[in-house]
Amino acid sequence: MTDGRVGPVVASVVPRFAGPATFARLPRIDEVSDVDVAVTGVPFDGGVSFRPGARFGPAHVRESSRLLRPYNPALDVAPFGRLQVVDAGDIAVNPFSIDAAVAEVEAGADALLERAGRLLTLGGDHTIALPLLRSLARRHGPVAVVHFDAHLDTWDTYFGAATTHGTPFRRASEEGLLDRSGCLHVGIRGPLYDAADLADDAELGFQIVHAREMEALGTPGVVERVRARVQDRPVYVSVDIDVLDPAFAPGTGTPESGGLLSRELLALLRGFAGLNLVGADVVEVAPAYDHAEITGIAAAHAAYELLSAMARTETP
Ligand SMILES: N=C(N)NCCCC(=O)O
Ligand SMILES: [Zn+2]
Ligand SMILES: [Zn+2]
Repeated sequence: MTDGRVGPVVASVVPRFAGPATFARLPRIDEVSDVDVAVTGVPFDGGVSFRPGARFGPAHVRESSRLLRPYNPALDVAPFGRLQVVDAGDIAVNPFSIDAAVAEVEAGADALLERAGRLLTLGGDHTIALPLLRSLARRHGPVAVVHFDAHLDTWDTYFGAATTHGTPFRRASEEGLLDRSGCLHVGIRGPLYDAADLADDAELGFQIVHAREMEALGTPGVVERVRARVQDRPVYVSVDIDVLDPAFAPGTGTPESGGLLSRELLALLRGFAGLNLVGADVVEVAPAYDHAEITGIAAAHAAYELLSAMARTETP
């Protein structure tokens, strides 16, 4: 307990490897009355274009989060002491219908936002960002999206399907869910279908920090680019774990060589403290391709830094 908040199970009393794996061993939503941030899972991978398996992502990230500790020295913040963070379990969605699943995610997010100020969602494939943005935009109006990914995810259709993990941000932009003057991608790399992909993407409201720019800009330079772009807009941060190099995140469905180090991703997320963070996700963890929880641990730490940035409201 810190200021009446219920924190994680104390690791010196109950060993980390014992008991159920809620995210960071936090309490379940039904165990507390006031909730600041709900961590929820969406075990859905019906929108993938290549390797399946992200439906098992939420359970894997929770299992990989057992070793997280309550104090974050890099931001000088104890996120679970400043905010009541809970594990809200999974939003159960239809595995046979993308449209039904997307509607269920939106309704599930709406229901959780009745109780929690903010959601941090564990995916699931990237399709789920669309219904999450629908739910958020209803509350906040169009949001600035900071999108970490190897991929643009602003493509139009796959096999005639408009709602897939390669298309959520095109749909969101078309629907007016995004503030087109405040969005950007970080970590983009790899071959595209056509040069026009980039022109379309810019038209939809995105600037790009390419993976190949990381070294020259450095993490402080990228944080500066992001902060200058989003300013004081409501910000949604979407982390596709394939933004990391496959060396740091092998367990994902569409891996691309030449990605970010986990150290870079965590530093960037920390740099968002003080922004108006209204929600976030960590998606595309596919445990069947993971080894030794490498990807799960990276995703758990990304989620922890996002929660820390939400908790530390002052600019670092
Ligand atoms: N959102 C992720 N992870 N991948 C999108 C890849 C789309 C494609 O197959 O071209
Ligand atoms: Zn993606
Ligand atoms: Zn991706």
